[in-house]
Amino acid sequence: MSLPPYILSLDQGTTSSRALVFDRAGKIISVAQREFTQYYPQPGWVEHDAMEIWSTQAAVAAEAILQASLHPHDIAAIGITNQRETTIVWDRTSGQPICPAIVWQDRRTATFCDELRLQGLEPLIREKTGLLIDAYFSATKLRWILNHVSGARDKAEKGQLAFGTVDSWLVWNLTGGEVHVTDVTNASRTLLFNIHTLQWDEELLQLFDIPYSVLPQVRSSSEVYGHTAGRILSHRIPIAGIAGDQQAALFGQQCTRVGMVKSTYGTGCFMLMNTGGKPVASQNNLVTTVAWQIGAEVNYALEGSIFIGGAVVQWLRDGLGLIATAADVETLAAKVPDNGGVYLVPAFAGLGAPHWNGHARGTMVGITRGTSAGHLARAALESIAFQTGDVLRCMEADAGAAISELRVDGGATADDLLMQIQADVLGAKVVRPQILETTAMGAAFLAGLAVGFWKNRTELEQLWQEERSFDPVLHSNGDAWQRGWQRAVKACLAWTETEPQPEPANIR
Ligand SMILES: Nc1ncnc2c1ncn2[C@@H]1O[C@H](COP(=O)(O)OP(=O)(O)O)[C@@H](O)[C@H]1O
Ligand SMILES: O=P(O)(O)OC[C@H](O)CO
Repeated sequence: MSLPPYILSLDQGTTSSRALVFDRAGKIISVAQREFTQYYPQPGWVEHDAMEIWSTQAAVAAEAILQASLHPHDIAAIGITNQRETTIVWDRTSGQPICPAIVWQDRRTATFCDELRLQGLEPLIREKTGLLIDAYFSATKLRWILNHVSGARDKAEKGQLAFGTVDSWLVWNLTGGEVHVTDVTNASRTLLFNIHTLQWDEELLQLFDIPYSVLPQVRSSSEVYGHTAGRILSHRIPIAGIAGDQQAALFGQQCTRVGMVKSTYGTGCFMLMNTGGKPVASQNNLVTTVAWQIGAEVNYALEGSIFIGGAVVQWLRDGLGLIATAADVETLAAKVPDNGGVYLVPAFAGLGAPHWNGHARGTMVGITRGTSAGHLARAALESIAFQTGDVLRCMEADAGAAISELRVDGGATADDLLMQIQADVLGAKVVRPQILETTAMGAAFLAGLAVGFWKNRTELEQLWQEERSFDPVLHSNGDAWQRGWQRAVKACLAWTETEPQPEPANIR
């Protein structure tokens, strides 16, 4: 019997839930999207309502199928990709979350992370997990929940609670509470997972005080984990692919050879370089992460995580009211020939790679009476490109080779001006594919491979097509322009919420 002709990809992002239907040619047949509420209950805290994550995701899944005039039985498999690290704890019996989801951007555990660092635990944690000690990753968020939600630790010890990143939460709900799993890519973002043995690490569980009983089972990125419960999509569809959104984008961009690099410009920006079958330890404050596991083959990546990317444009729109839509930033920034000396370091949620300073906050420098809204818009776009430039330099240093080409994707790559600025900052070619939804595409590929919808990896390579590339243009005062950014970052790091800092943040 032949397989149904479509794959449904669920892309649960930081600001919206999306569902996309792909055909065998890798073409998008339909897209449905819903934004959901962001909660900022205290400075530095970011929360989501896990039930809203689920309800928006379930709604768009149904919408995407209907929009294409399909029926659930036309779907061969579901692939899931998700905002990573965001931590959800729910009651195994009622299926209800016990508190709001703590989002990856949330800094409430930054001080606890400082303490762990001061105890000298970083080398051990780094060696086992490939990560640094930072509030970004799930372990300290999960510990916070168990310690602060009334009765949580007791229930957890009795095996009554389940922990999951968003992928686990979606699978749990899609299967009607039958399956509690995650995949290696999501597990590798928790600080609890040993990326060498590919198992939860007993020593780390003890260190973070996490009972084993709350953890999901860890599986590969491409296999059948379970089926949708009939009442969810009126048909039992296999759930056959899971990957964190940045790893899914690496796969969707077909960066399948060692040394290939992509960056995704969404809420944050995340650059990943394929390092092949062995984890490579960074000497430059990047993290090592599992890129995917397909069958027995495990692939690793180096990652530079930038917490605020496209979100700086959202801030211009929602926080300052300077623009009506995100796309307007390009027109506004194009009104001025340069930044007029203005730099914006958008450390709204601390700084990620390569500084890893959870206490840093947004900083704007170089403002004069001549500064216009155009300069702010330009400084905002440049901040995305400069942060990406800093990460790329670290990656080059780790790889010991220049990176000549960067594949890009994500919402903000629709902005041609940003892409040109990016090429100029990097001095490298920026390549934009025809399908910008590479995250969703990666998850679709992983699910499709598992059920035989696509036969092999070679077939997938042919589905990636370039749309446009941006070549770097040399600026007459390019060095001073880039030095200005470094001075702005220094100013940002000099001003932190907690004094004194345990150690200079940018030389770990
Ligand atoms: N034309 C544009 N120029 C710059 N940024 C943009 C543009 N269009 C969208 N964005 C930004 O891209 C982000 C949305 O991208 P998306 O890939 O959907 O993000 P996520 O998956 O994190 O929710 C938003 O932060 C938005 O501000
Ligand atoms: O939802 P995005 O696309 O901003 O991605 C968030 C990352 O997965 C956080 O690590």
